[in-house]
Amino acid sequence: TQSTRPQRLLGAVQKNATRGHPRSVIQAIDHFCRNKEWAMNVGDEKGCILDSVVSEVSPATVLELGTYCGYSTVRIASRLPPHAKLITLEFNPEFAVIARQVIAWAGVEDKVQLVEGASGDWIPRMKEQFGVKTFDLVFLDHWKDRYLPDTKLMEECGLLRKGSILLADNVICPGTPDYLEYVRNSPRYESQYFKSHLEYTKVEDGLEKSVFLG
Ligand SMILES: O=C(NCCO)c1cc(-c2ccc(F)cc2)cc(O)c1O
Ligand SMILES: [Mg+2]
Repeated sequence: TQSTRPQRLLGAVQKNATRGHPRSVIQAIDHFCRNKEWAMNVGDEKGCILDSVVSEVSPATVLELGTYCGYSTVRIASRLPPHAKLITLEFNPEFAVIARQVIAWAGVEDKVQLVEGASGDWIPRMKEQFGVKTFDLVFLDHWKDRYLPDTKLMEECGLLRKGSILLADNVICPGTPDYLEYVRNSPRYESQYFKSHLEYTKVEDGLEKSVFLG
């Protein structure tokens, strides 16, 4: 039976990365995606921007929307301060199965809670289900047409506080025009665009960093 791309990506991690060494897991995935098969991880170029935002914010609570194979989950978790927690939501159960194994191989499972299901269903339940008050950092990397409705939902559910940071992947490619228009024109956000490229390509893409002003 045919393997899937996420399964082959996991195989590359298990073959080439050292258990418990997150950086080697990231390197193994980037090598696989550059030399074997493209995959929709945030990648090494945008990943460095993600790293700098995580280090600057030093968040105690992080929400990631869209786990995929766990590449950005590992990047973020490996840079969190002690006792910080990352909740990552993944709709696709096949991606979730792979991500759990990548997260475990990197040895960051103690900082990560992977939740399977739809963001629209889980966001309203964050407080009661996971004892979350607000998120210091949200990384949006899931279905591009969900960025805006989920952002509005997080506002309505009181999951954002003055100073919460939203960092959104793919705002150019595939693109999230309604989300961009909202965070760039709403008086409740201060937004900044970090120009980069679509993972492992020369195509333009970028991250949008938006501070919630309360
Ligand atoms: O759909 C995406 N993520 C949510 C599903 O898990 C996604 C897609 C692409 C992409 C795909 C196909 C193409 F031609 C160009 C870009 C890139 C990404 O970084 C992404 O996050
Ligand atoms: Mg992405």
